[in-house]
Amino acid sequence: MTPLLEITKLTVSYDGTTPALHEANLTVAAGERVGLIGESGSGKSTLALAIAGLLPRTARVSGSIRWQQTDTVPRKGTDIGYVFQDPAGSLDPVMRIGAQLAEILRVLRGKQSQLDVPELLARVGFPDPEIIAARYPHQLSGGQKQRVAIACALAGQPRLLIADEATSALDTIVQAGIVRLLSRLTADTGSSLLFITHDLALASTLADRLVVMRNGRILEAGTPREIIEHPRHPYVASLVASHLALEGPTLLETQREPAQ
Ligand SMILES: Nc1ncnc2c1ncn2[C@@H]1O[C@H](COP(=O)(O)OP(=O)(O)OP(=O)(O)O)[C@@H](O)[C@H]1O
Repeated sequence: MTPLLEITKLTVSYDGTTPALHEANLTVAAGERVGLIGESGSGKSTLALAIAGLLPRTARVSGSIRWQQTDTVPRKGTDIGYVFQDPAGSLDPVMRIGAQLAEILRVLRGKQSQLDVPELLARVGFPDPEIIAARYPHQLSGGQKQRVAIACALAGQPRLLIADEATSALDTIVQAGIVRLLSRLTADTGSSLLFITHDLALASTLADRLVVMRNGRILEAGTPREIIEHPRHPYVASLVASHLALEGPTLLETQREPAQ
């Protein structure tokens, strides 16, 4: 498989001393869906922000990030689309949805986007794009806002979509709908997905490969089946055991189904 993103010994420190990310190695293949899991503070967002070039300027970074087998830095928008946990934070409260998307497309147009606003909204599952385009963010539900945030991230037709706890604030049914959407979109466009969550069961439903982090380090990586059935690291084994206790057969079922 062709590597899209190759991260080698990536270390990030916010305060110049303690690393929030310690010598992380990770490769994401073209079209691959990677689930990045770990407890709060384990360094998941730090890794994702480093990939997207969104770390604060004061952060100290060492190691390398290769994009499409070159030393070029991936560009946010056209190479990488980023969906945050709180969609309201990425939407302008006083601008209609259609106008916001049109503005993003206008900025990106010089750089290849062939999509238009209704098409983008239809792509993220809105049957009546014109109605949604005319609304303000506060007139949408949490799940609808997150779909719009995904549409914003897709506007530049990125090769990698990063969803950082993008479903954590949503209820289970809406969450499942967003996961199905991300799964379908990445399959349709052939783009890769980095899906960040602390929910092992959720990540197992859509990822080709799971990467488990703790205390700023990548502990283990493997297919959902490998991680769930044969965890090597004791922490990963305890994570699986606690999810199995909660989820029972669901977790075992989810990793038997190929990602839709
Ligand atoms: N801007 C920042 N300045 C200083 N420290 C930070 C900053 N962002 C994160 N950290 C610290 O870096 C460590 C890793 O945080 P990070 O947000 O990457 O974890 P996470 O796994 O994404 O957690 P969560 O699931 O809660 O979002 C934590 O100790 C956190 O306090």
